[in-house]
Amino acid sequence: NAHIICRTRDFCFVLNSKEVRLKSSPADLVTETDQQVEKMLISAIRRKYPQHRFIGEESVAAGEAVELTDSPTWIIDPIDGTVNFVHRFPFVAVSIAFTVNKQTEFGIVYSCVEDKLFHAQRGRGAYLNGKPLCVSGQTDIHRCVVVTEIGAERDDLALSTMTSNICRLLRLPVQGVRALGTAAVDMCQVATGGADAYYHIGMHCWDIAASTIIVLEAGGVVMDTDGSEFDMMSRKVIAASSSAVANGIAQVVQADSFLGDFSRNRA
Ligand SMILES: Nc1ncnc2c1ncn2[C@@H]1O[C@H](CO)[C@@H](O)[C@H]1OP(=O)(O)O
Ligand SMILES: [Mg+2]
Ligand SMILES: [Mg+2]
Repeated sequence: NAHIICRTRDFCFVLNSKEVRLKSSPADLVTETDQQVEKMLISAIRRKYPQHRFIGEESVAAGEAVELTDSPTWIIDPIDGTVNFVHRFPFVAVSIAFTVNKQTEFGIVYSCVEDKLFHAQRGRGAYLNGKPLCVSGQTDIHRCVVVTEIGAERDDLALSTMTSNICRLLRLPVQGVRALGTAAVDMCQVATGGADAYYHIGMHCWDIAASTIIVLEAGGVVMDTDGSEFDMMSRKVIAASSSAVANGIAQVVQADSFLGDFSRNRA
């Protein structure tokens, strides 16, 4: 693990290329750096573990299938927050999770500009730059700061679902709604106690695989937006400081109108 963490830090210094292209929407961007970082990570890991499998955002964009099997698998988002990266908005992360038998063994989120390294190993706690993390423990939804993401979709259905979810939360009311532009770093805020909950509809497994184990090991709760068991391939997540808060968000947030699209685009 230490080896991988060191390599992740090294790779962050190459985040400088600015050639930008569009992917699925006018707000879904990719740079040469996304692709280079993913290639470097995969080739370095593959040298050491030639049998292991990979699910990487840019490999999938290039046509590879997204299939989580029981084999040891590295789930990689080389740059989480590419729009931030392109605009120099200072929240950008590398996210790496490792699964065996579909269970996450450890996760690493490196918030490059902040120089914050979050990591967690199953059963061994969550840490920020080596210091133990603990969720806020908040149980009252009305006293929560909730983090979410605006998403990359710009069609009417996606926009009305996203904005009405935020409105319903604000009407509860909650004390604040925030969006940093990187799902991985957003979710790590719950692990630090800086935010009480996070929800996201439309993200992929590579956005949240590492931060999920970081939240769980910090004492948090992770579930589907409909209140059912979390499935990292379902493209929906609630992470919270307590079950009470997670259930409170599940009662408010609606993903129904997206579900048809999700079954087509299932990661
Ligand atoms: N289609 C999509 N819908 C929702 N979130 C997405 C998305 N595609 C990417 N994201 C992720 O959501 C956050 C921005 O809203 C980022 O973490 C971004 O990851 P990325 O920067 O790796 O593409
Ligand atoms: Mg991402
Ligand atoms: Mg990315």
